[in-house]
Amino acid sequence: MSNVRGAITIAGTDPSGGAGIQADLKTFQELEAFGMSVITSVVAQNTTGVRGMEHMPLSIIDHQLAAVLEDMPVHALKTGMIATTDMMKLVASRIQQAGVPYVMDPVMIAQSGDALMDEASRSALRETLLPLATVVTPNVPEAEAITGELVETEADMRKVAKIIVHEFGSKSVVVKGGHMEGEALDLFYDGEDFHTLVTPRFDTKHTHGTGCTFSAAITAELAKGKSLLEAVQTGKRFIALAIEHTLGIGHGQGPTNHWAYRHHQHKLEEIR
Ligand SMILES: Nc1ncnc2c1ncn2[C@@H]1O[C@H](COP(=O)(O)OP(=O)(O)OP(=O)(O)O)[C@@H](O)[C@H]1O
Ligand SMILES: Cc1ncc(COP(=O)(O)O)c(N)n1
Repeated sequence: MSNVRGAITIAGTDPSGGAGIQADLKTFQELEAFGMSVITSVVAQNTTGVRGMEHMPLSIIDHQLAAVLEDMPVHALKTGMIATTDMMKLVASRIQQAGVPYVMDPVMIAQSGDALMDEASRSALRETLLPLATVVTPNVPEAEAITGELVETEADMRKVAKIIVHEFGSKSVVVKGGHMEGEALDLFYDGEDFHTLVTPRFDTKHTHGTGCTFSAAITAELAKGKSLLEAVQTGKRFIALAIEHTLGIGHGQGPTNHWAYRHHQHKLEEIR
């Protein structure tokens, strides 16, 4: 029996390599989970914004999912950009079939401001995929869109975390504070206890794909059998180092450095 641990990302693409499927596969590889992918939408984008997109037909999304699930060892999966309600329903039924830990990154809008999900599908996301999630990783605007609550303080983060778990049925949640002021503070809530994940805020505009990379790192760790808390802590370390050791490429908001964790793990004291 092989002891290879496999992870699937179900998401849209980023040909410039910083976000979406490409960021997820790089992250899986760095953390030594065997990476597999199901493409939901092809997005023509780079560090300056989105130029166009094509959603894949439902039939080919389903064929991709069936092909990997029937053949390959899958120990965890994640979703990123799932643009329409019909896609969400299809993906939800396959996730139920897979029966492995599921990390949901509720991607709605790219950092460039371009919409990656049609507006009508926001409530569908809450009803179809959210209740299946082992952990969901909203940023502040996404947490606001999911709950209808304003999020301005750490107390607000705690409030929406409780709503997301107890009212909408995700097993746990990380409310990401990347869009807030001060230290980069994320709040993990497992349905009973809160844990803060804190690093310094690095002064950089190169944060394209931070959410994708963070959730992919959590997925890889869950695929390897780590506990939820260990997985989110490693995810936070992975993304913090990837932001700190920026590559400085692209003409807009550049990608993070997916190999920084491999090179700089010894410098983790500042992460608590
Ligand atoms: N400047 C920064 N310095 C340190 N950590 C950061 C910074 N910006 C974001 N982070 C961290 O990166 C992770 C992703 O957070 P963020 O809130 O940016 O997600 P997101 O908005 O979904 O990402 P994306 O940019 O992909 O949309 C979180 O752990 C957050 O705290
Ligand atoms: C296919 C895809 N999925 C997710 C994001 C979000 O990443 P960001 O908000 O950093 O642009 C993206 N830009 N593209």
